[in-house]
Amino acid sequence: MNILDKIIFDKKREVVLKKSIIPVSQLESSVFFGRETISLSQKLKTSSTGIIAEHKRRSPSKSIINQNFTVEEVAKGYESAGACGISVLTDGKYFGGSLDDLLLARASVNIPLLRKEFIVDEYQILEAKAFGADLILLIAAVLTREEIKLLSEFAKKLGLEVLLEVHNQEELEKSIMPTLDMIGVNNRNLKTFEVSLDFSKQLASQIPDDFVKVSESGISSIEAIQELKPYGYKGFLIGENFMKTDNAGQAATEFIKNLSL
Ligand SMILES: O=P(O)(O)OC[C@@H](O)[C@@H](O)c1c[nH]c2ccccc12
Repeated sequence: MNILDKIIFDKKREVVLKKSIIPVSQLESSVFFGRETISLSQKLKTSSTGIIAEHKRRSPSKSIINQNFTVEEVAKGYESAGACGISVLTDGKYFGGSLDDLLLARASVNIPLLRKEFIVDEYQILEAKAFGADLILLIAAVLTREEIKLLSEFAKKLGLEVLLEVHNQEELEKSIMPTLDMIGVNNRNLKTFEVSLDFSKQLASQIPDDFVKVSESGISSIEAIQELKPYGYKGFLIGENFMKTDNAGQAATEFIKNLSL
């Protein structure tokens, strides 16, 4: 089993367990459930920088990145840096995140929040809404076309936007459908951890113009963004480059300032 298969195996068990402990009715009674969501895709369309900054304590590829921040300080730092949105990892076992991180981020900022999770079940989308997310991620590598259709329709009904993540042409071709808002090309292969911006460059022309294009992972310089922009990318998802510093908000502030020069 590769790492992605392991994560999905564990995730499916986790969801079964959670469903037996917290009923859907409880999620639906969250104060955030009726909240009007904020559109990340609209923000990206009009932004000149397009940064989506990620809260990420650790990862299977890098182990510990940073455990010294509180999610509130990181989220506030990213917001004041001028990020268009924040990605909050909620997977516990592999990324050291939690749904409480999402909740605390929601309580701290007013910009769009992505629940960064391995979504395999509608229940997790209800959780995303209940804990204050504005959009969800769906990963084409672990879902069939039918699953992407059902999950994205379910998210849209709840007012959540959908960022679909692909890594190659086959995943892109099987996934294109009108219920997606943004298509993200992951520069990191989640099975092998190989990282290259070439993945974004190669796939760009095949993403229809109706979707906002996002380039994800392995972005650590202004030059990388300048290289990607001509390919039509409007959003840039950056985690480690900010989180590995001793002040993620400050690192994002400097990055975004240099980008707008
Ligand atoms: O830390 P980086 O290399 O800037 O990457 C951020 C983000 O793209 C990455 O964390 C990510 C992209 N897709 C994912 C799916 C699940 C977990 C994590 C991810």
